[in-house]
Amino acid sequence: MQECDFLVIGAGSWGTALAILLARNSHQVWLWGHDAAHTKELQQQRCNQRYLPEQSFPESLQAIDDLEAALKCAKHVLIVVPSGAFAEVVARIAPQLPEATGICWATKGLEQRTQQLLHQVAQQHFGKNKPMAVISGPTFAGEVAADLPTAMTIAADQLEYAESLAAYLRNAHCRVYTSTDMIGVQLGAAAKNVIAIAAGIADGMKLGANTRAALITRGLTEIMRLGVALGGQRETFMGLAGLGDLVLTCTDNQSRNRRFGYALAQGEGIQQAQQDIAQVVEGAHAAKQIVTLAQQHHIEMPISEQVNLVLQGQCTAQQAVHNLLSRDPKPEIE
Ligand SMILES: NC(=O)C1=CN([C@@H]2O[C@H](COP(=O)(O)OP(=O)(O)OC[C@H]3O[C@@H](n4cnc5c(N)ncnc54)[C@H](OP(=O)(O)O)[C@@H]3O)[C@@H](O)[C@H]2O)C=CC1
Ligand SMILES: O=C(CO)COP(=O)(O)O
Repeated sequence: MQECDFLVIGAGSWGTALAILLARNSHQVWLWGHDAAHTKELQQQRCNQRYLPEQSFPESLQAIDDLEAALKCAKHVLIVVPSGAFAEVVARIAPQLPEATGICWATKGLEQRTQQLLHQVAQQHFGKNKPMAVISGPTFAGEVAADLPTAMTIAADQLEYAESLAAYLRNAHCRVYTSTDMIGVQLGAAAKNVIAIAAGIADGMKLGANTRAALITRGLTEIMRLGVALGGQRETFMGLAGLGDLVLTCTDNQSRNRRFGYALAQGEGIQQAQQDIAQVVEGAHAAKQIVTLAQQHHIEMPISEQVNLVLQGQCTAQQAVHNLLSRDPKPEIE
């Protein structure tokens, strides 16, 4: 196998879009998916019919099925699987990953059993000295793959590593910022999915534009409260990986989380709504984890708490709205 710049693990919509972006930037890219039959199809059709049917693969993008061989010759590994599969993927690749290979991910979520941020999961396997980074921001896969103007953030403990990855992704359509706030960037990404479900529910109930704006603004406040308590920087939550992604997913129906909330408000059951969307809905898992984290840190997150109660079947959407509106009055800024 020849050396390649990136091995992308996860052949869903976002993994495929990032692989296409990197390959269009003339980098050598391998895309691996866990379903061997699907991977074969990708290579034969030179397109991901299941998740991103409109974009064909550039020549320098190859779908491959031999993960172990690919790990030995990739400069960077980019993980883009749902958060529920992240720990399993990291555990699988860690023993085989050469010392010099960098690792990054674009997964948005928390480790499902422990509520850890994903860099904590990665550090358990790779130690603290390995270069690691996370890609986030307001980035619908379809728009990135269509070369529509997009801005994103790459965060790494070592700014030089974030910079080196940003240079691979940047092009005339894609502006990439860097950050050293891995905690803030990851927490913002996981928590905004829960607020997007709330916005979807509110819009499904036809509660109006004022409600949506209130949910976004107060949602940001509670995300910030938890994020700062965990060690994130306040400014990060006002940036692309915070407010940017929150606004995107709360206001546009490309968001699976928003559509999921909308479907619940229309009376669909949780399982049916997930089945209809047929892609990962990260907020459906993150709600419980975020609320658990908030409780551990004694942080109030009223919107996320109500979303979690609705998802646990412990209250209806109507009761959740009532619960939020009947909270004790308080100053806006504490
Ligand atoms: N789509 C987007 O616009 C964006 C998504 N993200 C984030 O990226 C992550 C991936 O999302 P996305 O690509 O959209 O999801 P999709 O639902 O489009 O695809 C998920 C992919 O992951 C695969 N998968 C599931 N389990 C495993 C596993 N154990 N090992 C390897 N692959 C697995 C699925 O395979 P199969 O088809 O066989 O089930 C599928 O190919 C999520 O955390 C999401 O929040 C971030 C920014 C933008
Ligand atoms: O994170 C995303 C865009 O930045 C995608 O959001 P959804 O998972 O809600 O579709």
